[in-house]
Amino acid sequence: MSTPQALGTAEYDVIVLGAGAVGENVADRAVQGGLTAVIVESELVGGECSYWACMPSKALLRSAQVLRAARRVPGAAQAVTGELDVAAVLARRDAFTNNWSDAGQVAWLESAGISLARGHGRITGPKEVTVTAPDGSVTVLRARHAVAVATGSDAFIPDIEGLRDAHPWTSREATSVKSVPASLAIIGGGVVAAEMATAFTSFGTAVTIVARRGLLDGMEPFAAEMVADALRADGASVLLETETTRVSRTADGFTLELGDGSTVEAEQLLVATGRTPRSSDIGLETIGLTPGAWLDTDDTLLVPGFDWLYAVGDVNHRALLTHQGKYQARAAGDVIAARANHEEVSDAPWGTHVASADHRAVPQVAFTEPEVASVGLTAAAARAAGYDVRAVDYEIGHVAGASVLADGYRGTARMVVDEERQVVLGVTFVGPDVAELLQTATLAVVAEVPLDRLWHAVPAYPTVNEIWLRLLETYGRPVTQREQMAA
Ligand SMILES: Cc1cc2nc3c(=O)[nH]c(=O)nc-3n(C[C@H](O)[C@H](O)[C@H](O)COP(=O)(O)OP(=O)(O)OC[C@H]3O[C@@H](n4cnc5c(N)ncnc54)[C@H](O)[C@@H]3O)c2cc1C
Ligand SMILES: NC(=O)c1ccc[n+]([C@@H]2O[C@H](COP(=O)([O-])OP(=O)(O)OC[C@H]3O[C@@H](n4cnc5c(N)ncnc54)[C@H](O)[C@@H]3O)[C@@H](O)[C@H]2O)c1
Repeated sequence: MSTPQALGTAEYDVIVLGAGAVGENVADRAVQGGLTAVIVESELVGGECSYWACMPSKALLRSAQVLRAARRVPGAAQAVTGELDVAAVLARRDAFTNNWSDAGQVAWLESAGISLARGHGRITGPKEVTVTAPDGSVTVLRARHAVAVATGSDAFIPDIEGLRDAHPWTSREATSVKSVPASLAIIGGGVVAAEMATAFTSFGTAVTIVARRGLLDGMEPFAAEMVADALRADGASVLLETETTRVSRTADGFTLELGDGSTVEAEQLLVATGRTPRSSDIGLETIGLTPGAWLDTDDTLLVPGFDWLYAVGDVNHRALLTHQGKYQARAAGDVIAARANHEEVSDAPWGTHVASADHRAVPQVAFTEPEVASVGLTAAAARAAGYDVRAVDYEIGHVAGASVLADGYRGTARMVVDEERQVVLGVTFVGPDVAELLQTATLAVVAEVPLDRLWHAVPAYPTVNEIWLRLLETYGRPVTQREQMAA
């Protein structure tokens, strides 16, 4: 280790460790609440989502989605006779990541009045973070009020023989790919695996998914079936309930040995088996916490046992999604300011300073073919949670708006209802272009709009939103409270 070159000190109201989308929002809200804030970043300001996750992966997926949409509509289909221009897709992805430059985000930090300390930060005591800059200089930062850990997560590499030594791709290499491989094996069956399989299949790569359980576990089962069917129809091989027992590197790429004794050969290998917290080297041991662990929090994102330590975003493992992390960040930044300013804290469920939606109302879109857009509880999760559940399904292709959108539209929607209160607990849409339907479902779940009132939210004709009308009609018109009282 190099000798520290200089030792500076600085004091701020709030120190945010990690300048991903989440850390940026914690700092921004704290500054808007009248506090001073410094953010510590060892890589690129903007974090995983901007450079190696959400944005580049969606850029890799979008062009093929547009092409598929055009091919489903006669008139347009005849106009698109060429193949996907993969080089142009990669160039568009590069533009989305600003060629992995964070200059724009640094300018935003400045405009928002947030100080930036470049370097690796470690907690070195209560309300203290020591930053080692790339040039070896050391600065000790002290916080008057709070330290917020927003260090995110890394790809988890499972303990499969030979895997680590084979140096497989993680999501970082897959999303920043410069030239596409002829064949790609993917270990894992989650959202990263499904999205990257969709993208690389569209590039002409021969993809093999090896998932030790199902595809998209945790979502409604029909979503996994439709995505697996579409991948197979596009030429991918989808092996479910299949263990990978050993991985080795060959002259041409990789060999995967599977639980049934068969093998898979591929030029490249992507491991997409979940995430591990970036908390092993941030000084947690100096304050009595366990390095490498996810950081538990209460609903104000405060770590139990501390009145100054917050954990926000992926690192707290509440919901590993950018939008949920930013939602937590707004609550955390605001509550840090409220506590510092001795203002009232609103920490009852659904209050200003809590991230209540993390528990039962998380929206997510898997940008696969077909897309999977879901919010709240699946039927199985709702039953497991003890609700009296009725699940209502409807084919989206039977809705007039969907038939206009694409010939032969195939999609399914499920609404999960709490029969006791007659409110929506969860919704899943699977089909082309369903992502933009999701916010209506999120509103219904979060606001707990009674079904008899939802009947009055009339979807415009002919849009795919008419799926709501069909789901409600299939459920049957509930008796309104007023009618119940009159009876
Ligand atoms: C391939 C892929 C696609 C995804 N797509 C989506 C999507 O479409 N939609 C969605 O909502 N979510 C998506 N996600 C999840 C999303 O990327 C994460 O939930 C999100 O990036 C978490 O943000 P964060 O700020 O908590 O962490 P990060 O974005 O990881 O930011 C943490 C920052 O902290 C810095 N840091 C860590 N330790 C230190 C330290 N000791 N000192 C200084 N700096 C430090 C890191 O360098 C990093 O910049 C995707 C994830 C993957 C892997
Ligand atoms: N569009 C989106 O919103 C989006 C896109 C990509 C990623 N993400 C988020 O990023 C996070 C990471 O995604 P992910 O797909 O890596 O994780 P995931 O948790 O969604 O899926 C992990 C997969 O790895 C498998 N797995 C776990 N341990 C394994 C082992 N030891 N051996 C073999 N297989 C194993 C699991 O069975 C599962 O199929 C998720 O939380 C996800 O929500 C979101």
